Amino acid sequence: MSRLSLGCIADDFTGATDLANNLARAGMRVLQTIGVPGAAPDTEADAIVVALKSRTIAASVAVARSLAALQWLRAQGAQQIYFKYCSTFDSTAQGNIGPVTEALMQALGSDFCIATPAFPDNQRTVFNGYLFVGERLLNESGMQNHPLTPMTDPNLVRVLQAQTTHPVGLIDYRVVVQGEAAIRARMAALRADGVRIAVADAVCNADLLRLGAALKGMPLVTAGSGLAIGLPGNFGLAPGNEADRLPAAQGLQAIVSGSCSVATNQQVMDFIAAGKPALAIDPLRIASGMDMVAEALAWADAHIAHGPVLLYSSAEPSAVRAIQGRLGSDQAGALVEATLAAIACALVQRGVRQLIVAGGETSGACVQALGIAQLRIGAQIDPGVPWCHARSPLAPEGLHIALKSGNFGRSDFFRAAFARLPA
Ligand SMILES: Nc1ncnc2c1ncn2[C@@H]1O[C@H](COP(=O)(O)OP(=O)(O)OP(=O)(O)O)[C@@H](O)[C@H]1O
Ligand SMILES: O=C(O)[C@@H](O)C(=O)CO
Repeated sequence: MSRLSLGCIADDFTGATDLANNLARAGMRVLQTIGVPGAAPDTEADAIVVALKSRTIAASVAVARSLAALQWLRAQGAQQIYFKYCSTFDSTAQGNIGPVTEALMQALGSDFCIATPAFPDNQRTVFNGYLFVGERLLNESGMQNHPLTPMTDPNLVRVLQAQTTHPVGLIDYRVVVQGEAAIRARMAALRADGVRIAVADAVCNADLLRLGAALKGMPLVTAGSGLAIGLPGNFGLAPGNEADRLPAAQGLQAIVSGSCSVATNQQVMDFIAAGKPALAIDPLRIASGMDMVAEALAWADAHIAHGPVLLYSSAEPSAVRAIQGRLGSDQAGALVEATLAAIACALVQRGVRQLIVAGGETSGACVQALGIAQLRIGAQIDPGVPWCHARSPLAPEGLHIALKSGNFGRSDFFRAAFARLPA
């Protein structure tokens, strides 16, 4: 087997398919595993993405799981490690990003790495260390209302510095635009000054290509999925589409959405406005002991034969705040995730073979409940979201599944995505 170029550790499941999608589009053969596999993979790959659900858990647990993933990836011969986090830098105050980066650096014997969530294809840009979503600063983008990881500071140097003991610096756009040599010189100067992690500006794909070239040979890179376009060239691989040709779609269609992000809320509204069948799952009714799974399935049984059904807990920020005030944010999140995962499993048992899950934590809960161990990455639906194919004990012949990041996808995503599957 040829040597693995990139070993990737993603801190959530939607983020993992996002990264795998970008690597495949940039010319790498990619394998995505759910958690750390027990054995070596049986297919050749240039990159392996290990998907963890480590974004919102205690930092010490996130570190332990990431180190286990690192150990496995190194055993597969990975030449460079890529720690993938969210393009909106989602993390709790204690972070997983700072502590996991520190731990990976230590384990790899590395004293310097960069950090950039920039993903210009999805309007995430970093300028003078400030993260923009479209034309808005991160803290004005809707991410300030995230149920689990509210992002209230757009300055990434400050956000990261609060999560790590390592000094954090900046490689600004004036350096990045000059290219590889200038970036390398800036990294050397920062390192000499004692900086250990440098936030890197990137406002366009050309910046990410320049950064990628400058990162050749570094043991560790940390980034959103955007940087993926800049790395395959370092391993002699040219852009091309290495996405798998997935089997023809069959079976029933469903969408399960636990994301309360701005884009997902719009996608839910679009689906409802188009007259498609949608059922809201109320966290307070779950908490009161109602059997929401049975209720949801009885509803789904009446509609699912005619086309895709949507089951959603997605809600506007004021409603989410009210629920969290009653239940606590962690408990509300866990209750909703468990319910949506049980619904997803029951839908697959009823014959759903084309499933969209919206939200990273929600996807983690559903994919784990479905017992999926590995995903094949197919064609992109919208930037950052590919169709995938996976086997589950509940669907041994396999099912198509798309894990949609909360803020990704056009507003008609829930209606348009199914038509993108191979017939
Ligand atoms: N109505 C609700 N009230 C409170 N919490 C909710 C509600 N609906 C969903 N949640 C919880 O909010 C969290 C949403 O996080 P999730 O990662 O699934 O979506 P996201 O952050 O938009 O997606 P991504 O991580 O891909 O950007 C989950 O833990 C979910 O259970
Ligand atoms: O980077 C992103 O925005 C996504 O891949 C993600 O991680 C959402 O959870």
